[in-house]
Amino acid sequence: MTAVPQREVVRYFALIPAAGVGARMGAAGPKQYLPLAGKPMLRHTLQAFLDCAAIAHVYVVVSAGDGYIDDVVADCGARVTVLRCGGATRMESIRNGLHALDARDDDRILVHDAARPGLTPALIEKLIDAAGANPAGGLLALRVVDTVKSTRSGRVETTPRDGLWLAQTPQMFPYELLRRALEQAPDPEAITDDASAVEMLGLSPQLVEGHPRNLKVTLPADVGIATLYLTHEHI
Ligand SMILES: Nc1ccn([C@@H]2O[C@H](COP(=O)(O)OP(=O)(O)OP(=O)(O)O)[C@@H](O)[C@H]2O)c(=O)n1
Ligand SMILES: C[C@](O)(CO)[C@H](O)COP(=O)(O)O
Repeated sequence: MTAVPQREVVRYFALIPAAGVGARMGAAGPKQYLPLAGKPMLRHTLQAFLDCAAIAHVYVVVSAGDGYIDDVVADCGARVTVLRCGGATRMESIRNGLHALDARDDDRILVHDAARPGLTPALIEKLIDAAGANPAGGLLALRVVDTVKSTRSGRVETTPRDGLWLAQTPQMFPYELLRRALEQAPDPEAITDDASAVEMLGLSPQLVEGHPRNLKVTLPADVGIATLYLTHEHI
Protein backbone atom coordinates (compact mmCIF):
# COMPACT_ATOMS: atom_id res chain seq x y z
CA MET A 1 0.00 0.00 0.00
CA THR A 2 1.37 3.48 -0.90
CA ALA A 3 1.70 5.82 2.05
CA VAL A 4 -0.39 8.99 1.67
CA PRO A 5 1.73 12.06 2.54
CA GLN A 6 0.29 13.71 5.66
CA ARG A 7 -0.42 17.43 5.58
CA GLU A 8 1.39 19.00 8.51
CA VAL A 9 -0.91 20.63 11.04
CA VAL A 10 -0.34 24.34 11.57
CA ARG A 11 0.88 25.07 15.09
CA TYR A 12 0.43 28.30 17.03
CA PHE A 13 3.42 29.66 18.95
CA ALA A 14 3.58 32.74 21.17
CA LEU A 15 6.67 34.95 20.99
CA ILE A 16 6.85 37.49 23.80
CA PRO A 17 9.43 40.28 23.49
CA ALA A 18 10.45 41.11 27.07
CA ALA A 19 13.86 42.72 26.64
CA GLY A 20 12.87 46.37 26.95
CA VAL A 21 14.08 48.72 29.67
CA GLY A 22 10.81 50.63 30.18
CA ALA A 23 12.34 54.11 29.81
CA ARG A 24 8.92 55.83 29.62
CA MET A 25 7.82 54.10 32.84
CA GLY A 26 10.85 55.44 34.68
CA ALA A 27 10.74 52.67 37.31
CA ALA A 28 13.82 51.33 39.11
CA GLY A 29 13.88 48.19 36.90
CA PRO A 30 12.36 46.89 33.64
CA LYS A 31 8.58 47.46 33.68
CA GLN A 32 7.73 43.88 32.64
CA TYR A 33 8.74 42.78 36.15
CA LEU A 34 6.74 45.42 38.06
CA PRO A 35 4.37 43.77 40.58
CA LEU A 36 0.73 44.02 39.43
CA ALA A 37 -2.08 42.45 41.45
CA GLY A 38 0.42 40.29 43.33
CA LYS A 39 2.47 38.98 40.41
CA PRO A 40 5.15 40.34 38.06
CA MET A 41 3.55 41.87 34.95
CA LEU A 42 5.15 39.29 32.66
CA ARG A 43 3.73 36.40 34.72
CA HIS A 44 0.17 37.62 33.96
CA THR A 45 1.05 37.88 30.27
CA LEU A 46 2.42 34.33 30.23
CA GLN A 47 -0.68 32.97 31.98
CA ALA A 48 -3.02 34.10 29.19
CA PHE A 49 -1.09 31.92 26.72
CA LEU A 50 -0.70 29.01 29.16
CA ASP A 51 -4.49 29.02 29.63
CA CYS A 52 -5.11 28.89 25.88
CA ALA A 53 -5.11 25.30 24.62
CA ALA A 54 -4.46 26.36 21.01
CA ILE A 55 -0.96 27.63 21.89
CA ALA A 56 1.59 24.85 21.43
CA HIS A 57 4.53 26.66 22.99
CA VAL A 58 5.50 30.06 24.42
CA TYR A 59 8.89 31.68 23.75
CA VAL A 60 10.01 34.66 25.84
CA VAL A 61 12.83 36.87 24.57
CA VAL A 62 14.84 38.57 27.33
CA SER A 63 18.19 40.31 27.37
CA ALA A 64 21.31 38.22 27.94
CA GLY A 65 21.92 39.60 31.44
CA ASP A 66 18.31 39.41 32.69
CA GLY A 67 18.36 38.42 36.36
CA TYR A 68 14.59 38.26 36.95
CA ILE A 69 13.22 35.82 34.38
CA ASP A 70 14.16 32.52 36.02
CA ASP A 71 11.95 33.26 39.05
CA VAL A 72 9.07 34.41 36.84
CA VAL A 73 8.96 31.23 34.74
CA ALA A 74 9.81 28.85 37.59
CA ASP A 75 6.22 27.53 37.84
CA CYS A 76 5.33 27.76 34.13
CA GLY A 77 6.30 24.23 33.12
CA ALA A 78 7.70 22.85 29.87
CA ARG A 79 5.47 24.91 27.55
CA VAL A 80 7.62 28.02 28.16
CA THR A 81 11.15 28.52 26.79
CA VAL A 82 13.32 31.53 27.62
CA LEU A 83 15.48 32.89 24.79
CA ARG A 84 18.27 35.16 26.03
CA CYS A 85 18.72 36.97 22.74
CA GLY A 86 17.06 40.36 23.23
CA GLY A 87 18.25 43.19 20.99
CA ALA A 88 18.47 46.97 21.14
CA THR A 89 14.93 47.46 19.75
CA ARG A 90 11.65 45.57 19.94
CA MET A 91 12.04 44.55 16.30
CA GLU A 92 15.57 43.28 16.87
CA SER A 93 14.42 41.21 19.86
CA ILE A 94 11.68 39.68 17.71
CA ARG A 95 14.00 38.98 14.79
CA ASN A 96 16.49 37.30 17.13
CA GLY A 97 13.70 35.28 18.71
CA LEU A 98 12.43 34.09 15.33
CA HIS A 99 15.94 32.91 14.42
CA ALA A 100 16.27 31.03 17.70
CA LEU A 101 12.99 29.12 17.66
CA ASP A 102 12.21 25.99 15.71
CA ALA A 103 9.09 26.43 13.56
CA ARG A 104 7.80 25.40 10.12
CA ASP A 105 7.02 28.03 7.49
CA ASP A 106 3.23 27.78 7.95
CA ASP A 107 3.23 27.75 11.73
CA ARG A 108 1.60 30.88 13.13
CA ILE A 109 3.65 33.12 15.40
CA LEU A 110 1.67 35.30 17.81
CA VAL A 111 3.94 38.18 18.81
CA HIS A 112 2.70 39.75 22.05
CA ASP A 113 4.21 42.49 24.21
CA ALA A 114 5.22 41.43 27.71
CA ALA A 115 3.84 44.85 28.66
CA ARG A 116 0.22 43.89 27.79
CA PRO A 117 -0.70 41.80 30.85
CA GLY A 118 -4.48 42.20 30.43
CA LEU A 119 -4.66 39.76 27.50
CA THR A 120 -7.10 36.88 27.97
CA PRO A 121 -7.29 33.37 26.43
CA ALA A 122 -10.63 34.44 24.87
CA LEU A 123 -8.94 37.29 22.98
CA ILE A 124 -6.19 34.94 21.75
CA GLU A 125 -8.83 32.49 20.52
CA LYS A 126 -10.79 35.30 18.87
CA LEU A 127 -7.69 36.30 16.88
CA ILE A 128 -6.90 32.72 15.87
CA ASP A 129 -10.51 32.01 14.85
CA ALA A 130 -10.78 35.19 12.78
CA ALA A 131 -7.36 35.35 11.14
CA GLY A 132 -5.69 31.96 11.59
CA ALA A 133 -6.39 31.00 7.96
CA ASN A 134 -5.41 34.39 6.48
CA PRO A 135 -2.04 34.05 4.71
CA ALA A 136 -1.33 37.72 5.53
CA GLY A 137 -2.03 37.18 9.25
CA GLY A 138 -3.90 39.47 11.58
CA LEU A 139 -3.78 41.48 14.76
CA LEU A 140 -5.96 42.71 17.58
CA ALA A 141 -6.78 46.40 17.28
CA LEU A 142 -9.18 48.96 18.73
CA ARG A 143 -11.38 51.28 16.71
CA VAL A 144 -10.67 54.94 17.47
CA VAL A 145 -13.73 56.21 19.34
CA ASP A 146 -12.74 59.81 20.15
CA THR A 147 -12.68 62.85 17.88
CA VAL A 148 -9.22 63.00 16.30
CA LYS A 149 -7.15 66.19 16.00
CA SER A 150 -4.05 66.60 13.86
CA THR A 151 -1.34 69.27 14.11
CA ARG A 152 0.70 67.86 11.19
CA SER A 153 0.00 70.84 8.95
CA GLY A 154 1.05 73.33 11.62
CA ARG A 155 -2.53 74.20 12.63
CA VAL A 156 -5.16 72.22 14.48
CA GLU A 157 -7.38 70.15 12.18
CA THR A 158 -10.01 67.46 12.78
CA THR A 159 -9.40 64.14 11.04
CA PRO A 160 -12.28 61.71 10.39
CA ARG A 161 -12.02 58.87 12.88
CA ASP A 162 -13.76 56.27 10.75
CA GLY A 163 -11.36 53.66 9.47
CA LEU A 164 -8.77 54.49 12.15
CA TRP A 165 -7.59 51.75 14.50
CA LEU A 166 -5.08 51.50 17.36
CA ALA A 167 -2.81 48.46 16.98
CA GLN A 168 -2.64 46.02 19.87
CA THR A 169 -0.92 42.66 20.14
CA PRO A 170 -0.94 39.68 19.63
CA GLN A 171 -0.01 40.17 16.00
CA MET A 172 -0.09 36.78 14.25
CA PHE A 173 1.66 35.78 11.02
CA PRO A 174 2.97 32.66 9.30
CA TYR A 175 6.55 32.10 10.51
CA GLU A 176 8.19 32.42 7.08
CA LEU A 177 6.26 35.60 6.23
CA LEU A 178 7.15 37.33 9.49
CA ARG A 179 10.85 36.47 9.19
CA ARG A 180 10.94 37.69 5.60
CA ALA A 181 9.03 40.88 6.41
CA LEU A 182 11.34 41.82 9.27
CA GLU A 183 14.46 41.00 7.25
CA GLN A 184 13.32 43.05 4.24
CA ALA A 185 11.94 46.08 6.11
CA PRO A 186 13.75 49.11 4.68
CA ASP A 187 14.17 50.83 8.05
CA PRO A 188 13.62 48.34 10.89
CA GLU A 189 14.42 51.08 13.42
CA ALA A 190 11.29 52.96 12.31
CA ILE A 191 8.97 49.95 12.64
CA THR A 192 7.05 49.90 15.91
CA ASP A 193 4.85 46.90 15.20
CA ASP A 194 5.16 43.64 13.27
CA ALA A 195 2.13 44.24 11.05
CA SER A 196 3.72 47.33 9.49
CA ALA A 197 6.62 45.19 8.20
CA VAL A 198 4.11 42.82 6.60
CA GLU A 199 2.15 45.75 5.14
CA MET A 200 5.39 46.94 3.48
CA LEU A 201 5.34 43.72 1.43
CA GLY A 202 1.98 44.86 -0.01
CA LEU A 203 -0.05 42.53 2.18
CA SER A 204 -3.06 43.42 4.31
CA PRO A 205 -3.18 41.74 7.73
CA GLN A 206 -6.69 41.36 9.14
CA LEU A 207 -7.78 43.66 11.96
CA VAL A 208 -9.69 41.86 14.72
CA GLU A 209 -11.48 43.91 17.39
CA GLY A 210 -9.43 43.76 20.60
CA HIS A 211 -10.37 45.06 24.07
CA PRO A 212 -9.32 48.06 26.21
CA ARG A 213 -8.16 45.67 28.98
CA ASN A 214 -5.33 44.63 26.63
CA LEU A 215 -3.68 48.06 27.04
CA LYS A 216 0.09 48.42 26.85
CA VAL A 217 1.57 49.49 30.17
CA THR A 218 3.80 52.32 28.99
CA LEU A 219 3.47 55.25 31.42
CA PRO A 220 3.15 55.29 35.26
CA ALA A 221 -0.59 56.09 34.96
CA ASP A 222 -1.15 52.80 33.06
CA VAL A 223 -0.19 50.72 36.13
CA GLY A 224 -3.42 51.56 37.98
CA ILE A 225 -5.60 50.88 34.94
CA ALA A 226 -3.91 47.53 34.29
CA THR A 227 -4.31 46.58 37.96
CA LEU A 228 -8.02 47.37 37.78
CA TYR A 229 -8.49 45.07 34.79
CA LEU A 230 -6.38 42.30 36.36
CA THR A 231 -8.43 42.35 39.54
CA HIS A 232 -11.79 42.55 37.73
CA GLU A 233 -11.92 39.69 35.26
CA HIS A 234 -15.16 40.71 33.56
CA ILE A 235 -14.68 44.40 32.81
N1 LIG B 1 14.82 46.20 22.89
C1 LIG B 1 13.58 45.86 23.19
C2 LIG B 1 12.58 46.85 23.42
C3 LIG B 1 11.30 46.42 23.76
N2 LIG B 1 11.03 45.10 23.90
C4 LIG B 1 9.70 44.66 24.35
O1 LIG B 1 8.70 45.13 23.47
C5 LIG B 1 7.48 45.35 24.17
C6 LIG B 1 6.82 46.68 23.82
O2 LIG B 1 7.76 47.71 23.94
P1 LIG B 1 7.66 49.02 24.83
O3 LIG B 1 6.39 49.20 25.50
O4 LIG B 1 8.17 50.12 23.98
O5 LIG B 1 8.70 48.62 25.99
P2 LIG B 1 10.06 49.29 26.40
O6 LIG B 1 10.97 49.38 25.21
O7 LIG B 1 10.53 48.53 27.58
O8 LIG B 1 9.58 50.75 26.86
P3 LIG B 1 10.23 52.15 26.52
O9 LIG B 1 10.10 52.34 25.03
O10 LIG B 1 9.44 53.12 27.31
O11 LIG B 1 11.68 52.05 26.95
C7 LIG B 1 7.80 45.23 25.66
O12 LIG B 1 7.26 44.03 26.16
C8 LIG B 1 9.31 45.25 25.71
O13 LIG B 1 9.88 44.49 26.77
C9 LIG B 1 12.02 44.15 23.64
O14 LIG B 1 11.76 42.95 23.76
N3 LIG B 1 13.28 44.55 23.29
C1 LIG C 1 3.45 46.77 19.08
C2 LIG C 1 2.68 47.87 19.78
O1 LIG C 1 2.36 47.46 21.09
C3 LIG C 1 1.36 48.06 19.03
O2 LIG C 1 0.61 49.03 19.64
C4 LIG C 1 3.45 49.15 19.82
O3 LIG C 1 3.62 49.64 18.54
C5 LIG C 1 4.75 49.07 20.59
O4 LIG C 1 5.62 50.14 20.39
P1 LIG C 1 5.57 51.63 21.03
O5 LIG C 1 6.93 52.15 20.76
O6 LIG C 1 5.28 51.53 22.48
O7 LIG C 1 4.52 52.38 20.29
